[in-house]
Amino acid sequence: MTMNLPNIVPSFGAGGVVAAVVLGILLLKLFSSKPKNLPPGPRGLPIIGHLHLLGKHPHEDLAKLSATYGPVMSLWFGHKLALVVSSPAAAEEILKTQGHNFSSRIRTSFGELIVTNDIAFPDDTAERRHLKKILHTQLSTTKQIQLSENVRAEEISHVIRVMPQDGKTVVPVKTYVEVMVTNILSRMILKKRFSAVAGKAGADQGAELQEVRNFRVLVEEITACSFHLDPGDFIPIFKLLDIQGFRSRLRNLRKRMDVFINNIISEHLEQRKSGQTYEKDMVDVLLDQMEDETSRFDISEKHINGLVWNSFIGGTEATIDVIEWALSECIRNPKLMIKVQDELDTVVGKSRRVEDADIPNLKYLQAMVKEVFRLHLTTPILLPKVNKTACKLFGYDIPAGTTVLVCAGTIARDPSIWDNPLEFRPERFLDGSPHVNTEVQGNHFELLTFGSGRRGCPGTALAITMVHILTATLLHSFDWTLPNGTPPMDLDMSDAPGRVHRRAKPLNAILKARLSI
Ligand code: HEM
Repeated sequence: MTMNLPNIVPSFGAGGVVAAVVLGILLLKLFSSKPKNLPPGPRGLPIIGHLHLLGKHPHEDLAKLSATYGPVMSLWFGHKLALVVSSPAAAEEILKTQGHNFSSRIRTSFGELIVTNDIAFPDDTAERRHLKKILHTQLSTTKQIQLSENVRAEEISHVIRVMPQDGKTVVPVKTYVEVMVTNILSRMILKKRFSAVAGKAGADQGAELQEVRNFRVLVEEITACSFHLDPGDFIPIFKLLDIQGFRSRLRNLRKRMDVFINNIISEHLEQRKSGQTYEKDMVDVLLDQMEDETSRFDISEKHINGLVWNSFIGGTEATIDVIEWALSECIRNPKLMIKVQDELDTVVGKSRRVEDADIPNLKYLQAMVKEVFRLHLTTPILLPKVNKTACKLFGYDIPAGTTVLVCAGTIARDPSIWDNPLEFRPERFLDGSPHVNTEVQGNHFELLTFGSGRRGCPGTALAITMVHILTATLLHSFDWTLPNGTPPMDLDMSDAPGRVHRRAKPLNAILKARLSI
């Protein structure tokens, strides 16, 4: 979220001041009919309410406010009421107990101009749930995860072979992780490598990295826009004037996304016309439903567009970030890295790579990954939800249409739940710890890495598998140090501005091969 008051105010100009006064009067009217018996919250300003309180790291700002006003707090974003919850009990109430009511979405410029028929942005309709089921069935069931093991193994092994591992070259780690994750997802979604040159004999590795990078630039732009807090979503006149140029940026983005999807649909239609037998992918499943006149849902190319982007964005962005954080934590703490590597050497040995079947036997690795899911929770504020009808929450009256922000990041770092929460300590998930049975799949509200309930992540099982196998293989295959003799503890662990928890500076490292294969 990048909405700082100083970003908006200079854009007003003189005419804007008059408009603001008129608006202020209108909004004062609105505020005078402010609902009663709301949860506590700070005093807001006219027109913008509390928007000025959100800076570069909004999850941190909300955490500080919650420390003063409690785990159920109300704020005003423009004229829209927002409910901020930051305790496991309040999260459970929103996501589970009253989950059917709190499952709609706010209307945003992004939802309106970019994704009209997908899983993440529409309200919780039968059509949306149908699409979510398709995504889950195609990518994240136990069966699909088993069937796709060879895809992961091939893509991992391809990248591991080409990563510089001479003990002196500085390796931009994320660039390589991106190639692995993007091609794994692309093969699962579209049954083909994203990168046309990947894996080909004599392929130009630079071209391959660049090809995937170009695609990632587009994915990152989509993600940045989806998490951007547009003043127009809260203050109608801003939407009309588009003072930050956000809506025209979205229209431009839409065109670039359409080019990508239209090519995919054309390729699929040609393949279907050719009469050859081929393995069906997610796009074919949707094309089948589009052609089926008896289908319950009126599936169109817009749905293909939505689902393919949901899968690429949801499937790659957070997975890449989590792996980068996991490697960073291990590099920063060599003793911890040795523990992970010793376990890998004992369970797997040094003459083969890790396989899916090894993961259940790698207890320390699992605890380490869980600790990354906690301390480096990538979506510290879950995607905003809206309640369909007015309701009661812990004795407060919550009007219909309230925006609800579940602060999963605050909960995951709450000192009343977690001992020394800012310390990276996998042992908190091992035998003898009170958190030994805490899982991330959405049943434990103190650890909501993937959300929970109706709007929870449909790719959880696939994500967990990918993060374990990729992180394990990278740590098993190489010894890792920092460039220029930088001491491990000096690795910069700060996170980038915005609503996503991501490294501010990409991880660079020196790799040395450690296996005999
Ligand atoms: C480490 C990797 C991942 C993390 C940490 C993650 C986390 C999340 C979170 C926190 C949400 C929002 C939940 C909420 O607001 O209640 C979400 C939603 C979503 N995720 Fe993931 N995710 C990951 C991987 C994936 C994968 C692999 C896919 C698909 C291939 C995926 C697809 C989606 C979709 C489509 C939604 C929207 C769900 C809805 O609105 O109903 N994610 N994810």
